[in-house]
Amino acid sequence: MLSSFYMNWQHVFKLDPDRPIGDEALHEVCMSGTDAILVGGSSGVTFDNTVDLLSRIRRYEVPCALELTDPDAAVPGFDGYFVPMVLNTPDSEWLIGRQAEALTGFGHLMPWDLMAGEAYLVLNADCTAARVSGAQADLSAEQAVAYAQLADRLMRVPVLYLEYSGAYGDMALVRSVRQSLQQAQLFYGGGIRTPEQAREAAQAAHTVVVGNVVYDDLQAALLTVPAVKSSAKEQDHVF
Ligand SMILES: CC(C)=CCC/C(C)=C/CC/C(C)=C/CC/C(C)=C/CC/C(C)=C/CC/C(C)=C/CC/C(C)=C/COP(=O)(O)OP(=O)(O)O
Ligand SMILES: O=P(O)(O)OC[C@@H](O)CO
Ligand SMILES: [Mg+2]
Repeated sequence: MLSSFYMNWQHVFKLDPDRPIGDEALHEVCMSGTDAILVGGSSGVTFDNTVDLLSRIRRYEVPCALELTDPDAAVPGFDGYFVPMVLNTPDSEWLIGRQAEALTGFGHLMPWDLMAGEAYLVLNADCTAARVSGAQADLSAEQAVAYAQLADRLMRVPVLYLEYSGAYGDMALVRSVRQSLQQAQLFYGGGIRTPEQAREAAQAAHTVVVGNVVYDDLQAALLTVPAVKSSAKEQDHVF
């Protein structure tokens, strides 16, 4: 039985092992009321910087998951693991090739009950994930919905991730994608810097991921937590 450790996450902070964060800032992030810390980055992630960040986060009770982007940085001891797969790339290396290569001969080591696949639609052409994977980011809402339906209904992915890293996304597109899903959990990430954006994203997706603003403006980052949580409460009243 595969676990769904991420199922109740409404708000998540994504921390990059390749970016320095001081003890005080990390304390505030971990005590913020966020549902989880997601450790991951598109470049410069190593075994050592991942172990270092995990051990510092482990001073706190907040759940902590790792987004695997390099097999050499597969550190044991996280509460859960995500394996990203980019749907909208013409290069199957980033859809499934590198993941299969990483597993070849090592699949018996995988903590399968703690793993979840993350189907990415990378929608900001300027972000690192788009550059790395060669994603075709200029999708219309109709095209995004088509990818989402295939991933949700035919591939039955547990998580669909709309990735706008560094830029605030098209919330009408995000809402359309959410409405098209039958079983996948929708993660939204990208460019959230204000409580208003966080609230709007929480109304559009199931899980809101906040990353870069932690490093640029910690106080603004912290305000996204109550914004997402209050928006989720309002929706509970509606449904
Ligand atoms: C403990 C354990 C798990 C042991 C098992 C050992 C074992 C068998 C390990 C292998 C695990 C495995 C299957 C690894 C696969 C790794 C891999 C090659 C995955 C492919 C990742 C991928 C598709 C990368 C493309 C880019 C992408 C979608 C990245 C996602 C993360 C992301 C977007 C981070 C944000 O990036 P950031 O750096 O912040 O970028 P900005 O500049 O935009 O801010
Ligand atoms: O860093 P930002 O732009 O907040 O995006 C969050 C996350 O989706 C990055 O993978
Ligand atoms: Mg980043």
